[in-house]
Amino acid sequence: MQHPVPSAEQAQWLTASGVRDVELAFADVTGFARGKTLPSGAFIAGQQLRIARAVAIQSCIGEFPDYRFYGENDPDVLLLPDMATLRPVPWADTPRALVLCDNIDHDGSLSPLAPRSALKNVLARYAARGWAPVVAPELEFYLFAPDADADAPFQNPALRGGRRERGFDSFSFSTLNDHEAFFDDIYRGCELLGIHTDTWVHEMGPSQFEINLKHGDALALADQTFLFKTLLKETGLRHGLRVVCMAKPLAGQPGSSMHIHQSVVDGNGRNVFSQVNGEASHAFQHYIAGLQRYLPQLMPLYCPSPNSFRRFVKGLAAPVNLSWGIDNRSVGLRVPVSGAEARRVENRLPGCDANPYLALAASLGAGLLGVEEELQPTAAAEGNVFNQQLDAPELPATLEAALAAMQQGAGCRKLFGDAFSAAYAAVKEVELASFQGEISAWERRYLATLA
Ligand SMILES: NC(=O)CC[C@H](N)C(=O)O
Repeated sequence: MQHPVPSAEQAQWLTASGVRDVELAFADVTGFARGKTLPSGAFIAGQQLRIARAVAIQSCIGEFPDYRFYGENDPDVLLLPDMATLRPVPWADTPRALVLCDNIDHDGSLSPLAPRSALKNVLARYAARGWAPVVAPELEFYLFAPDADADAPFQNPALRGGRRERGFDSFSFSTLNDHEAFFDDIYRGCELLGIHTDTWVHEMGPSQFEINLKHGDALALADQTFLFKTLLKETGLRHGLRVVCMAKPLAGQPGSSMHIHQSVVDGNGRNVFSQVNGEASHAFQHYIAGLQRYLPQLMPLYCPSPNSFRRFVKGLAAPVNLSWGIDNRSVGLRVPVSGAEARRVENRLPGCDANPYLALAASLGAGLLGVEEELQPTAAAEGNVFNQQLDAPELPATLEAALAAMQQGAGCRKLFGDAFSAAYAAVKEVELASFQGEISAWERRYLATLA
């Protein structure tokens, strides 16, 4: 395989803007940016860079699962730059660039352990049918005051005039103004990184915001979402703010989602979810059925931690079922009102804590399996179904239950293969063991005096 080099125009830009280093970056399974930097000159000359294969499956506590999940001899992968993603690093003081990379195994194939590979493999399955998904992720996140004490609840940042938000201030502009300098930097960063944002709003929780990305190609949107979350955190640190993308950072307050709007176009750019007469197609029905059948088995991919499951409570606009319905926020799979060309389904289950590559891969993969297997969905839900007994499949209520469903079901292996499925489950087991080994503030508060 020919190792890619930057175009003449890119090389000239790197030199002229005094870029010293280029970060060769990729998302690990948690969604953290990892990689190595290369001096700009070496990058322009096409120098190859390798990194341990295991880095893609580093757990969120920094530990790795057993060698057998990534190779007994602890092998390397090649970091293969995707030159279309070469960008300046907005948060760097010294000019620096980044480029997103694929992890390539020694046989020249995409390493199955890397999240970008998982998404690319699902997209190849679409491409084999002459189809391509169109997606639009929406991200909610909280701004908190910087606080190093992990045992204390998060505090909202101070606002103009020494105020602090009490919450439930949704859709107001005042707090957007309070954080104007931060949001201006985010805007600038998005421009530099090629992230196309659409609407920005204040969400329901105190200092909770939502930013929607413009719809487009799934790999491009996964890259943008990954970079956007990194940009949020880095920019927050520069403004004395802590940006938190956990699914449920505050008890009693709304959680943070990563809703994913999705449709599919054919080779002529026609939405396959609609017939020529404007009615919903069979493919649309099968796609929704695929989400209903397979999302419960794929849940650890888009609800990756014990905290993810705390978000699913009634009354805070979070999904608690796998029903589908038109313009209905009491279901997990919402079909927004639209013209036939924009017919789409919004998967409301993923949390903002999800790795965007894996959340997109799982969601698009589940829908595609529904099409391939010609599954039939349940009847559309009508009205508020939060408290109704539904015929849609149940969602696992904890990470343990979701992992069991993933391991018992065939969905993850069908889509991502045995190596990824086993390695991902092993990563989650490392994290769960660490979680269960910790004594919580609740235990100290309520149990300490009883014994
Ligand atoms: N924007 C909304 O619909 C709110 C979503 C809600 N915060 C959730 O956790 O899913």
